Amino acid sequence: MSLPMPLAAARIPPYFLNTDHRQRSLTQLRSKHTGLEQYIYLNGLKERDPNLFYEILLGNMLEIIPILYTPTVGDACSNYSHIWRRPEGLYVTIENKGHIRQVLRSWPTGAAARIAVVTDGSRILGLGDLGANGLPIAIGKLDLYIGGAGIKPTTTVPICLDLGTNTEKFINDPLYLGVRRKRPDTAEMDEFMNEFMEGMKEVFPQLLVQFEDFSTDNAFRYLEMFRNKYRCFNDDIQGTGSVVLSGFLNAARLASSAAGTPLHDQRILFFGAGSAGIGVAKQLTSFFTLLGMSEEEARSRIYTVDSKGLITADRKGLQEHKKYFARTDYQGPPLTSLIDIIDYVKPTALLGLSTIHKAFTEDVVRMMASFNTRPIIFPLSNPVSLCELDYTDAIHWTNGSVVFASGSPYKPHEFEGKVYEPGQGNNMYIFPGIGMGAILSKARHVTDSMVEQASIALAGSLSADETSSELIYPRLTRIRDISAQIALAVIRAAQKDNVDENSLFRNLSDDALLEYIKAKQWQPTNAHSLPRL
Ligand SMILES: NC(=O)C1=CN([C@@H]2O[C@H](COP(=O)(O)OP(=O)(O)OC[C@H]3O[C@@H](n4cnc5c(N)ncnc54)[C@H](OP(=O)(O)O)[C@@H]3O)[C@@H](O)[C@H]2O)C=CC1
Ligand SMILES: CC(=O)C(=O)O
Ligand SMILES: [Mg+2]
Repeated sequence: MSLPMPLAAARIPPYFLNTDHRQRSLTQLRSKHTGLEQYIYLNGLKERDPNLFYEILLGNMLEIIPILYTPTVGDACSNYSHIWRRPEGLYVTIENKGHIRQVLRSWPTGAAARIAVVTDGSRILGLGDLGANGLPIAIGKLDLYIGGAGIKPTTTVPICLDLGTNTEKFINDPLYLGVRRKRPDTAEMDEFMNEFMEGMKEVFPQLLVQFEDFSTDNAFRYLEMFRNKYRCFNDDIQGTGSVVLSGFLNAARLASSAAGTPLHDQRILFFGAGSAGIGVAKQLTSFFTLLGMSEEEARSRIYTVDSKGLITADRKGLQEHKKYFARTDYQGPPLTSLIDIIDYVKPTALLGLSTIHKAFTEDVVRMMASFNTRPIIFPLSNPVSLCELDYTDAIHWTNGSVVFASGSPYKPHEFEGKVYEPGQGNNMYIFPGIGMGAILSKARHVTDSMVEQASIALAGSLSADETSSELIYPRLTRIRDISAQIALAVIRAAQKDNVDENSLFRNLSDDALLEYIKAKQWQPTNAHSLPRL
């Protein structure tokens, strides 16, 4: 019921418009006792007053991003069927097969859409198969596109593909919001995915698709099936590869200035050889070949470990994605303990993408520090509850010599009178800029060099202050500027690869193009919505 204006106005408190809405909302947010309550509050605020929500996000990145994104988004996903309030994304279910286009056409902003984050909920962060509860990860990533790169909110589409779940407890939960069935076999899923991607291209012709948190085999398979056919990329393979390469380059610079180990002498041990671990390993080796190493030399720098130990080529039944980095030079009984593997490899860098909480024990960390002046240790699994190593332990066990980046945020830590700042090696630094660059250049595909150039731009974006503070990633508060620089590098790479369809940019200087990108970044207005009457 809508009231005549004077009566309606009488229901708004008289001084409402003269008060500080940001301060009120932040006070309300901070009064919540758990991260999940804060998540629910912020999503309610986004519904009531999107401008205010994004103003608060932009003004308080360090406080808000860990709520909308990792680690708290992990709780939101795990509990989504229980905390659900209102529709906030698009569900395409296995039962829609045969008429997926009609479902896609129901999205309110239609052809205006520019970026979709699509998950099938089968591997949400390190939390496993959450089925239809996976939607908040797509929403959180899109909030980072909006906050981090300035993508217009109305052009974003969060999508959860509900193909069922193999997690019994959800199927038995009366509140579970998804289809109650087991996941389909490969043939049925491929049919579904082919119809879905064709439908997306038809209904949203200008859309970029970001695949997110698909289980490993499907993540690799759909990337290969679709990358040359549609405008798409896989965040866990390519975004993570790109962001970790950046951090690694800056970390290796710090470590080599202390110990003199040149880049081509690095030995990198991956603990975890799934979509993220192998994605990062491929990005590193591809970069090494740019430096002039042969493919064989580059590959020889990498060691991978899975749940069975060091991956060697003689192991029976090795999954396809593990074969490329399987070692052919190790002779001996299988190496299964991380300590034994480190003792054998003597890595300069240890990267965790395993989902195993605290896998980097005191012995492991001390051993890394025993033969590296500055050991590079990146425990990258998300959320924090699955991270391989806490920051405080890393500092104490290495007497502060560690070069550290984790997937989820840690606070700075004071040790023996010095304040140490951790890095956050998370693809959130990369995908907003890749998305902005791909959208603005109207790239037909996301090429390897677009991803690689994004990484190099991020690595080179440290300010003088960040460099002198020995950071390996820029401070999150600068993410809009950083995303614009990444977008510029992505557009130039798209031009070199001839996949850009917006030829206007070819005549612009880098400075002019950077200005153009910044001018395109959406800003919240301060015209706040009146309370709904
Ligand atoms: N920081 C960031 O930006 C990102 C972080 N991630 C995080 O990385 C983690 C892994 O993701 P993803 O690669 O997609 O997941 P996968 O499930 O594909 O891979 C996990 C890998 O860890 C291995 N593993 C499991 N248990 C052990 C163990 N006990 N010892 C050694 N290895 C083990 C698995 O071995 P096996 O193959 O034998 O099962 C597998 O190779 C997640 O927590 C995710 O949140 C992901 C993307 C980006
Ligand atoms: C960060 C991310 O994409 C993941 O943990 O899956
Ligand atoms: Mg992910």
